[in-house]
Amino acid sequence: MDGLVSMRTAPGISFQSIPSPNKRPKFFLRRSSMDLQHWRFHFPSIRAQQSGTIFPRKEDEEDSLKVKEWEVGMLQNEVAASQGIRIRRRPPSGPPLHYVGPFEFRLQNEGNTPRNILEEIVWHKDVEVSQMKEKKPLLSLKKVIENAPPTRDFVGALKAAHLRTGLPGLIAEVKKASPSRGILRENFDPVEIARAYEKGGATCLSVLTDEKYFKGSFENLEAIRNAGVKCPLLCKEFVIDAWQIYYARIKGADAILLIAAVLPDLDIRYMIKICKMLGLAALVEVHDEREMDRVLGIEGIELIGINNRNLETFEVDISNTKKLLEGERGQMIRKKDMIVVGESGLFTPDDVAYVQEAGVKAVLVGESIVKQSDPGKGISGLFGKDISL
Ligand SMILES: O=P(O)(O)OC[C@@H](O)[C@@H](O)c1c[nH]c2ccccc12
Repeated sequence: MDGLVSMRTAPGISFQSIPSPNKRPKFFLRRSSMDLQHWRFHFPSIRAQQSGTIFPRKEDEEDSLKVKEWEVGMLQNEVAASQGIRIRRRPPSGPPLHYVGPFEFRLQNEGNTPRNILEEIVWHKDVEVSQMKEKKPLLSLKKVIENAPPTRDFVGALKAAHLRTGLPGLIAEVKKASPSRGILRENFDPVEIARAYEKGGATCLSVLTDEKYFKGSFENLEAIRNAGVKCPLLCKEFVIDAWQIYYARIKGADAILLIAAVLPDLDIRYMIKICKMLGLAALVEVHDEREMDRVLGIEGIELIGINNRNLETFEVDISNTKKLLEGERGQMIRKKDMIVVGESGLFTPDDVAYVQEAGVKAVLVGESIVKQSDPGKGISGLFGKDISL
């Protein structure tokens, strides 16, 4: 029980030994708020290593890396909170159970319950991305990108469509399901839907790649790209790590989504630079005034999405687009010549006219068109006329 010795020295933590059938005690960690240092207690081998009792083994090094990752995550949470971001990057009181490994520890994980769906998605994404990164390290992605075909001009296409038609350019979303609406389309063939959208007059397409919550995939994105669809493609993902941007580029994306409710300013700045380097456009999504003001303070953003759906509560209100474009914010956006995309909850020609009146030059639409038996005809329904001409 090498753990016991160190445990006694643990500040602020008490352990309860509970007899288990196999006579080995199980330890329950009792502490409501953890600080960074306490993570070391999940990795007994590190403690031994730090106290010089054993030589490092491979597992010790892996443990050490995991502890570091958690430390970074905790700091990220603090920085994010100072910018009004409520979404925590990682569970505050411990890593997901699979990180605890073979040790005889179990956390009392009350603090590990996500506060809302967006937070749940982000926590899940964090684990998913770290697993994907292990399989495909950044270096290998960079090599593939060197030989990748060039990207298409996502922002340029939206500007041109708006100029040509006088209507908002349409980003049509290939979306099978969502946590708020469930399955939107049973008979879901992503390439067929993408082709129908293109034929129906969509300027760009948005392809959901999140599997667990939206039933999307990177295979869908890749298949649409390889099927000869010409519209520029937005990879609709919950980006929390720059690695995902490289991956999206490889899978055929021309643009990616950055969600201000999830990402602190520094991450947005850094990721925008990476996008520029890779030839990708970044659609930076905001939902309230505070996020809009943060984003307006960041240089180099060309495309702002105003989501009418609150990703924490699922509430949809298209007047959100209008509210965020009023007054000085709208003036600044016009001065900087940014394109604003009205996102979510758009069903009728009146809805489209309303957000256009508010100042958007593009709209992002999923549900109302993907649900139609012919999604291309869904587009004419949405605009009140055929926009494919
Ligand atoms: O299906 P709708 O209500 O037309 O919405 C499309 C799009 O705006 C929505 O899917 C969306 C906007 N931002 C997001 C961020 C993550 C996941 C999904 C989204």
